[in-house]
Amino acid sequence: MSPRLYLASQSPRRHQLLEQLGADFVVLDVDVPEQRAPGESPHDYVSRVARDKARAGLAALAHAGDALVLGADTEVVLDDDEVFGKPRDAADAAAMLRRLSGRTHAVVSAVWLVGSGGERCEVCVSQVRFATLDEPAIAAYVATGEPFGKAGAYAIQGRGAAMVEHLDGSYSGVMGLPLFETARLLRRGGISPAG
Ligand SMILES: Cc1cn([C@H]2C[C@H](O)[C@@H](COP(=O)(O)OP(=O)(O)OP(=O)(O)O)O2)c(=O)[nH]c1=O
Repeated sequence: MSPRLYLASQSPRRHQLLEQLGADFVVLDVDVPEQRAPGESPHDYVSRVARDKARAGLAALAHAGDALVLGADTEVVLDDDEVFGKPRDAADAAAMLRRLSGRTHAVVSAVWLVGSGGERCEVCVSQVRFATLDEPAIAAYVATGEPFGKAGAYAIQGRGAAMVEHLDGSYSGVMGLPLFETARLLRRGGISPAG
């Protein structure tokens, strides 16, 4: 029998993406601070936060047994070092979109699978080229409300798709849960999501 699978995430996108793999899972509510430490690389930061979400989920289980917990984190990275998380407000969202306009940025998504028997991780990096956006376009997009709760203030799966000129990498990774890498993690953890 497969181990029980939990997803430590409140992101509706992550729930939907994990369902797409055909996995049976239970959602756990965790609250992990997302703050980059001084000198921490974007890659290490994203990976650490994803790991802490998964570990917090495992710690929240009364009887972990052979349970496995998935945790994920996604951030937008510009010029290798500037990290854009979820915007604080409309002005912050507009400022992020202005910076992304006409340029290529990276979207880094990390996934951890943790259990009492061990921990595994995958990190997926995608390159996204944005169209040039003028102020009315930025204001109109922010007014849709879509940027809120999304790293980098856009959603590739929503109206934000109109701003994405080119994607080199993983569509599901940009959306928050890289499915190829997640499926590989689950298989290695003894879970066959596709049945
Ligand atoms: C770039 C991009 C991000 N996102 C989302 C995915 C993530 O939900 C969010 C990044 O924030 P995260 O901190 O990775 O995740 P979260 O706070 O939404 O959920 P949880 O910590 O409970 O798992 O941005 C999109 O939905 N579409 C996109 O195109």
